[in-house]
Amino acid sequence: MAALVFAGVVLVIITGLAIAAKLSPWLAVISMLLQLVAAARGIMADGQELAGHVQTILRVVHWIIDFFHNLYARHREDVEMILSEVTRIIDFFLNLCAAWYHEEAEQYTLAQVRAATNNFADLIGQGVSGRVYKGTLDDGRKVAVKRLGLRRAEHTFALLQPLSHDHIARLVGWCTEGEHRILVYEHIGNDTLRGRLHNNTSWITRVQVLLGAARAIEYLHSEVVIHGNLTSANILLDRSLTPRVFGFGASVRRPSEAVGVVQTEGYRDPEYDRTRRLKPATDVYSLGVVMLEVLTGQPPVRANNATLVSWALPSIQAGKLDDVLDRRPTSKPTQGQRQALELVAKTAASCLCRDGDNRRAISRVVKELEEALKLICTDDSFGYY
Ligand SMILES: Nc1ncnc2c1ncn2[C@@H]1O[C@H](COP(=O)(O)OP(=O)(O)OP(=O)(O)O)[C@@H](O)[C@H]1O
Repeated sequence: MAALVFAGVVLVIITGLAIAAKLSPWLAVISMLLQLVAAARGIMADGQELAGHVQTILRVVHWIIDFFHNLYARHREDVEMILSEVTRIIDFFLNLCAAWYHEEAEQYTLAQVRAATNNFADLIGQGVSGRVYKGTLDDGRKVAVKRLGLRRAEHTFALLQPLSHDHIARLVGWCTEGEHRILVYEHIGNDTLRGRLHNNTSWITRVQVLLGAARAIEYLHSEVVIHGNLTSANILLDRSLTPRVFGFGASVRRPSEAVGVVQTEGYRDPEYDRTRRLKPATDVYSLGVVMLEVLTGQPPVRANNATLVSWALPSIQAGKLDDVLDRRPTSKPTQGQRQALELVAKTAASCLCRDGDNRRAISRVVKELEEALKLICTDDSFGYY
């Protein structure tokens, strides 16, 4: 009997050990899972705390973004003006530094120009008188390199070399080697006023650009130079939307003999068409057309081949600016904007007289545009849409 009980106990122990041995991996797995669940619960508890912090931070960020978004929406033109003034001041000092170190246009060798343009690899434009390539000089300055025919290069170089103005593309150098005649300009972004008018550029920026272009023309005239072919495509805009007039292929020193300049369609001065003599009033006429483009957002020649002048001027002269005004910048100009735009329209109309002698003097155009800009800037009831 005792032996039977002993055998039974041994059997139970052996079976128990066998079952334990069989179950032990599972027990290990179960215990590991329980540990994981416990750890996950711990992490979740910590996670909840973390999520709470993240939520608070996101709420604050959201509130800050909302605040600035509302501020920007309500004071869009103020903000744009401040940003543009800040970049203008920075650009002024950058230009000052550039002028300090590189006072005069430098002469480059063809090898230097090839190195700067990676052997004329990056074509950025094709003008009437030659191709324009993007490049980088040894000192890191970005440049626009224009290859010209012999006569054209020497004419443009002689004309531009002594000129220096904030609103005129700066000539930084030239290269004359063998048949090669190359002018090197500072590179000024890629946008022109014409390109910019395709979007809803604000009125303040539009008037600022007009004022810059008018000041450039006033400066050219004071240096006895007539641009001869001012268009919205010949006004480049830099990063801060500061305008720089370029495209001097048609320019002359006054008083000019009859010249064979072909003005761009839509900008053609009727008096020049008759006399073939460029005079300061020719640039004033072209500036008048640019003003109409800025006011209406329309190209100088419309789809039906009618010129912008023949389409917009009658409405402006009849006091119906609204009939032709560009609707994109704001759906309804505020009072200050309206006064400013009326003034720009009046100035444009007086630049577009058929008889050159009756056109506004460029100095008066500049004053009126300054007045228009002041009206927009001091308008405290900015309305944005
Ligand atoms: N300084 C510059 N910075 C950036 N891009 C420029 C610059 N100069 C010219 N470009 C680009 O090259 C294109 C052609 O310029 P270009 O000066 O040849 O024009 P254009 O009006 O035909 O001149 P021109 O009447 O002197 O022949 C421009 O539309 C512009 O895209």
